[in-house]
Amino acid sequence: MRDTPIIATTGLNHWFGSGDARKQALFDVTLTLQRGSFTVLMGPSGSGKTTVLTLVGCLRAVQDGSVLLMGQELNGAAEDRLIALRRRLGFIFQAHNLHESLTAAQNVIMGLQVHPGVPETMAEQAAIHALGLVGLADRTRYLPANLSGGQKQRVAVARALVGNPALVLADEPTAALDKDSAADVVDLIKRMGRARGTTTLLVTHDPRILDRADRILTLEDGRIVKIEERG
Ligand SMILES: Nc1ncnc2c1ncn2[C@@H]1O[C@H](COP(=O)(O)OP(=O)(O)OP(=O)(O)O)[C@@H](O)[C@H]1O
Repeated sequence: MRDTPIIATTGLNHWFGSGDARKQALFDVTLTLQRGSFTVLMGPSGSGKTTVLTLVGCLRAVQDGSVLLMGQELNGAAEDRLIALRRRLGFIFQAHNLHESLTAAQNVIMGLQVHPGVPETMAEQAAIHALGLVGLADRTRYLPANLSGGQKQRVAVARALVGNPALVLADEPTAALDKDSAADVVDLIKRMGRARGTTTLLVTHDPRILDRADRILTLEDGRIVKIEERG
């Protein structure tokens, strides 16, 4: 079980639309992600990156082919199984999606809401701890409006990691950041992944991130055209 890949897709195809507008977005995507790895998924706009991420993240139903997430088949899986699996994932999106009326700590606590029954004081302690790990120990009571773009994205990283996910799925997490903040956020995701044994799959156009990847997968027109191993 230990060596079971976190993700293994085989012959994954996906279509959007219906009738004349039906269009194939993914063609025979086969990929494997080992535990603890940091993989970057790149490719031109419209090549299918977000579609792959949402399929393996149980955010979209698998239509054709196989997706094994932590050894469990997503194709045809019942909604309750998908919900249980989604609880073991952490998501980081381009727009940080923080609640503007909640403090940094309260936003991070939202990341624990998928784990019902965590006592309030424990949730608060976990959130403060996670904010400390992302270098925001002194900002726990700040509202997002009073944080910089990089700090907000760090809060989003803390929120994604607070529940100790097995897999972090990140979609363009640095798109809105300047060069230094982007490098900080990626190093942070990578470092925290290493410390916790988390697997990361990160979608990006950002060439600055590539030298930090263990592996780079390139998608073009819905097909994987290149797999580069690094390090
Ligand atoms: N909800 C949808 N309805 C119809 N077509 C869609 C939908 N989502 C994506 N597509 C199409 O599927 C293809 C892949 O889109 P996807 O968003 O996965 O690409 P991407 O590589 O993530 O692009 P970007 O880098 O611009 O975010 C594109 O042709 C897109 O137009």
